[in-house]
Amino acid sequence: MLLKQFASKLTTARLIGEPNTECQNLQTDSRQVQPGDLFICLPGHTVDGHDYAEKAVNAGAVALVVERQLELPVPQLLVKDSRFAMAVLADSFFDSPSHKMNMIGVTGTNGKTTTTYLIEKIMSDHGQKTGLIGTIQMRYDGRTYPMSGTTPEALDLQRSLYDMVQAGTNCCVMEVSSHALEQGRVKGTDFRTAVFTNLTQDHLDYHNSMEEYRAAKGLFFARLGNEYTEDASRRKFAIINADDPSADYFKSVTAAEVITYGMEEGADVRASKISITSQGTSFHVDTFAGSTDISLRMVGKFNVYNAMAAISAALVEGVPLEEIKRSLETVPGVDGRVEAVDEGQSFAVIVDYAHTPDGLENVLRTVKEFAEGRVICVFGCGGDRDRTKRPLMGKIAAKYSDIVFVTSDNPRTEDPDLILKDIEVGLVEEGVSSDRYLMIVDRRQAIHEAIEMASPADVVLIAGKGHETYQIIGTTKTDFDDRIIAKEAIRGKSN
Ligand SMILES: CC(=O)N[C@H]1[C@@H](OP(=O)(O)OP(=O)(O)OC[C@H]2O[C@@H](n3ccc(=O)[nH]c3=O)[C@H](O)[C@@H]2O)O[C@H](CO)[C@@H](O)[C@@H]1O[C@H](C)C(=O)N[C@@H](C)C(=O)N[C@H](CCC(=O)O)C(=O)O
Ligand SMILES: Nc1ncnc2c1ncn2[C@@H]1O[C@H](COP(=O)(O)OP(=O)(O)OP(=O)(O)O)[C@@H](O)[C@H]1O
Ligand SMILES: N[C@H](CCC[C@H](N)C(=O)O)C(=O)O
Ligand SMILES: [Mg+2]
Repeated sequence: MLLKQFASKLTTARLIGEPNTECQNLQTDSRQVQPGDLFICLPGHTVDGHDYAEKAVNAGAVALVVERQLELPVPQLLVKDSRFAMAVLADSFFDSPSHKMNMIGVTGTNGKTTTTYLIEKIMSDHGQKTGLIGTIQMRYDGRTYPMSGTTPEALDLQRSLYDMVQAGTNCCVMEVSSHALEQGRVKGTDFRTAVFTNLTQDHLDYHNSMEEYRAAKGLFFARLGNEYTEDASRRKFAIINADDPSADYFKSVTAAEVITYGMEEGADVRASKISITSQGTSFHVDTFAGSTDISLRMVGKFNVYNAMAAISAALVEGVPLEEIKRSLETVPGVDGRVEAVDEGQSFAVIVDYAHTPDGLENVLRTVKEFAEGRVICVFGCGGDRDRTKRPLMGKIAAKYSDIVFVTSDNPRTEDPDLILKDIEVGLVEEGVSSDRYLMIVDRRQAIHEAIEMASPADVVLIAGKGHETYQIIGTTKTDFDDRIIAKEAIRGKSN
């Protein structure tokens, strides 16, 4: 595409230099530049892409998108907001791929990954060619790709959506994080359905307050459905958890048709008669398209919410309720979410991704419901993330567990000992005696000691890292998988 064609997409952009410069591709990272690329300079939170423009030019970039003119010998497109420009240019360059698929996005503090997996399963069983983007992986057309975060930057996202379209994908289900919404990573993506799971505390390091955090998530719904059409295939839906205190806020900001789900009276999709065992969860569901009983192989009341979100999203796609039931009933679970580690031992070991106060409370309550012996909880909190959630998680662990092992999660660049101390404040506030908790910085050692301590019928819950196969200490990422370490510990257990 020619630089002037890119310029024509941005009304106020100023083109400096040769308008007929041919740009082969778009790039935002100087380390990835190929000859012929248009390099977009993004001002980041830690570093500024403008500082890497020279490197990009040296690597072969033929033109730049900049927020301030740079003294470099290549044509430049001067814009007011290069993140916005990136979203517009990426959408255009990749030929608006989101318009060619049915896009279903899921936002919320907890349950996004689980809900996207459930929707993907239902839609693919229904005969759609599906794509999935989220925390664990991206996958489509029988291939999987690793992810470095939950929601890709606009450029990577549009490129992936384009590839999905090329592969014949017609339904894409993706997680949309609050960071992504705040940074405009999904700008230009035409969602048909936006799903809200719940809003509880997390990421206050980034969003400053719960109001800001809620407003970031609200952007997803506020941008949806402002255009009404006779064409039923272009209708927009906001699927909202009616039992969440923020439900009214999200309803109020969207122009899309609202579908509610929940356990309280009045929801469009409503679950009742919930029964939870260590093997699964069953419930009755009444919907605007019929009623049925569903038995999930996944445990926890929170998974009834995830299932209802998925049911709602599938019903608006016209999938019959009985088909939805059949799909949901075959889902064995999601990688690293309440995943049992079974080496034939006499006690249970569960690995889970709970890394927020609400997530931890939910999973611990669930575990407590079916634990016949003690609950032994091993957990930590990530470094360079919301510090205020640490004592809250300490309190929750103390409240619902018999023994707590406070350990490292991904300490990143923080001092691991200090993270543990932040958590300990909550344990002490909860009045837990010092013989009921241990502080062990080394996560491997903590897992080993917890399993060594377990007696028949106890449950060892290892929370926070779920599917992760690494640990980040400082800036070094090393192999680390709670499930593998738990297996090692079970096999090496002395009693
Ligand atoms: C706070 C935050 O969201 N930061 C994101 C942001 O970083 P940043 O703005 O500081 O960008 P940067 O990496 O410093 O660089 C700025 C620009 O310079 C460029 N650069 C940089 C270095 C270089 O040598 N050459 C170069 O060209 C970069 O490519 C980029 O274009 O933009 C980067 C590029 O997209 C992201 O990788 C980075 O995510 C960081 C790693 C991160 O940890 N993000 C987390 C908090 C996050 O977004 N999490 C959510 C999930 C949350 C949830 O599940 O609820 C997610 O969606 O993943
Ligand atoms: N609906 C829910 N409500 C509360 N907690 C939940 C819910 N669903 C899952 N959880 C808990 O939160 C953990 C993370 O679930 P999941 O990965 O589905 O959420 P997520 O929103 O994708 O998280 P992330 O923000 O890291 O991408 C689970 O391991 C479980 O403990
Ligand atoms: N999406 C979350 C994941 C947290 C997972 C936990 N293991 C950690 O590293 O803090 C985040 O980036 O805050
Ligand atoms: Mg996720």
